[in-house]
Amino acid sequence: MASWPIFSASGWARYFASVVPLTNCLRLVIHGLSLATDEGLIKSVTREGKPEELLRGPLYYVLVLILCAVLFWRESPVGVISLAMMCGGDGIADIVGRRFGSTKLPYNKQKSWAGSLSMFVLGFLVSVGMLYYFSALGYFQLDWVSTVERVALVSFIATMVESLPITGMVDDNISVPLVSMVVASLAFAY
Ligand SMILES: C/C(=C\COP(=O)(O)O)CCC[C@H](C)CCC[C@H](C)CCCC(C)C
Ligand SMILES: Nc1ccn([C@@H]2O[C@H](COP(=O)(O)OP(=O)(O)O)[C@@H](O)[C@H]2O)c(=O)n1
Repeated sequence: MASWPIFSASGWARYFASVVPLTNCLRLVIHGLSLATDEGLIKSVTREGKPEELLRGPLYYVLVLILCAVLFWRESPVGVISLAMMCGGDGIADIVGRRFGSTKLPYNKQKSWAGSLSMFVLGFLVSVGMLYYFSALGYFQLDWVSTVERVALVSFIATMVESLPITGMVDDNISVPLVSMVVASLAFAY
């Protein structure tokens, strides 16, 4: 996402920017289906070392990258915020939650206050930081008081959804960006 500004103003730029995520998507599918073996990829990206794990969280992750690039690109804050919540927010929740998450949530003993709080804070900060980055390069003209309020709302709702005990039904690499897209689209609609 940070590299999006280096692409040209061409209508094809968003598709060209999707080549890297698409390449990784193909890698994940090929190795997830065990059509080829890449021990380094499996070791670095999976938890239990099973190739089929590549076809879940990691694959959803790169598919969301492609979707946000093609659907929202540099023209809407929605894509930027959705990726910030998935990559920054959900990413830090795992790291902080595993290490400091001794106090679990009352409604989900698999998740913790530390994980969720870190997701809200970093998701918010990465979203605002990336919006400022794109604004400074002239892609967005934002009223920052309302933008901070709207991003805080998106971050709060995405964090609440991520904390729900629904991991077995829907991967949070789908639910977090999807909820962020819907809430950000509504929040930035006017
Ligand atoms: C490890 C990943 C997701 C974990 O999912 P989960 O823990 O939430 O279940 C992401 C996997 C990433 C993929 C293998 C490679 C994606 C590369 C990306 C398209 C470009 C990244 C460039 C950056 C500078 C490294
Ligand atoms: N809100 C959260 C999210 C994750 N976590 C911790 O991080 C681990 C992985 O979280 P997760 O199942 O959402 O994994 P990801 O697919 O999001 O990386 C959980 O089992 C918790 O130990 C947490 O404590 N609080």
